[in-house]
Amino acid sequence: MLHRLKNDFRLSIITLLGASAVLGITPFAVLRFLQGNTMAGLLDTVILAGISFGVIYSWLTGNTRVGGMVLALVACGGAVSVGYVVGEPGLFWLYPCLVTTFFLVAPKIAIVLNIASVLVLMSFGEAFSSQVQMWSFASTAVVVSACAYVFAYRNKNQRVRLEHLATIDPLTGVKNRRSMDEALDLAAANAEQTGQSYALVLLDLDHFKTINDDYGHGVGDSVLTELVALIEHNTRKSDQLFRYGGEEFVLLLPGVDGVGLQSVMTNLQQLLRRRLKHPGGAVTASFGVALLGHGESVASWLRRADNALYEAKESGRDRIVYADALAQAGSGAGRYRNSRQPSSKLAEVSPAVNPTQNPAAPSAGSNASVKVRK
Ligand SMILES: Nc1nc2c(ncn2[C@@H]2O[C@H](COP(=O)(O)OP(=O)(O)OP(=O)(O)O)[C@@H](O)[C@H]2O)c(=O)[nH]1
Repeated sequence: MLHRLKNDFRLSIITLLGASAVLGITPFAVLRFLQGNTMAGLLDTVILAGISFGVIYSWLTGNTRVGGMVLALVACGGAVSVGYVVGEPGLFWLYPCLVTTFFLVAPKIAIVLNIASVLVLMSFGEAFSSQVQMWSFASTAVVVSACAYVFAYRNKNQRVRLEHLATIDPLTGVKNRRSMDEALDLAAANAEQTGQSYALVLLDLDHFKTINDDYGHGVGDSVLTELVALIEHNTRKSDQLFRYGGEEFVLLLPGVDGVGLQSVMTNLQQLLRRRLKHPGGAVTASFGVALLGHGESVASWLRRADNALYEAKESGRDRIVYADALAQAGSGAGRYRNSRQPSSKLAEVSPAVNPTQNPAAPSAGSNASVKVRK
């Protein structure tokens, strides 16, 4: 619960405003019933019910856009009705509503809601004791709305900037490790709920230090950005790439089965061999690949992919090692039951000789064989 409040700004605003509204309005509702003003008491009760509905709906569905809209409509509609029913003392309730609309709905909708609320109140002149009071109310409402707009706009801009800084790798523009942790948690939760399959690919460039040492960090940086561009242009929209650190990246692939995964990986390896260059020639990468096992933790999933990557490096680099016995799993149907392996047993698709070194050699994809390391 605290996690959701921390990570979802709109939900936290909805909850805060909902709680404040309930605490602020309830005593008035009780007082109005006690004073015999049943109409006003009922109105407050309806407002309380509407606000509670908006908060509960947002929590249950996670749809804070609709929840925020419900709250904004109930708050503005309620404040206008209270102004009409109670008269002058009820007018003050519109001010907090004029401010909070900017935090609950998009700015354009907030402006329309605010103008409509003030105009409706003004059109029922009975709420005001004089013309001067009515126009003073309208002017102050405009000032309050303008200030709230500027504050909410700046707040949103800063939030977006901060979020960008916290989640995006500045060199390559892909999501960073922090975002990856969240994405893997989400993937594991989704797999548990829906049975969706996920593959995790740990990719590490080979001998990257030599590129930096021989040609400088600028060239090393260009290789990293080129790598990201190549992968992003050649993977599906639903695939997600993260920079794990240094020259190591994570590719999260939803909805791939054993056979599909082998073909995706072979294509990726060949693409990099063909297209990823530094001034001295081709840049290759090593890959550790693991399918998410049924009920497996993210830590174990990552550890298995990491072990596979280690194995790929140890056995010569420029190769793909699978943590799961894909040939045996065959298709997605049996994967969860059959594919999870102890990390000490790695299924390895051995690479062909790198075509950039020996163009006559067969490609890795066409020659891929599966062997199990003890
Ligand atoms: N240009 C550049 N270099 C980086 C960046 N981040 C890390 N590095 C360098 O990446 C190199 C990684 O070196 P190693 O961990 O030895 O890996 P490697 O040379 O690729 O060797 P293997 O992975 O074993 O094939 C180090 O020299 C780091 O300084 C970066 O953002 N830009």
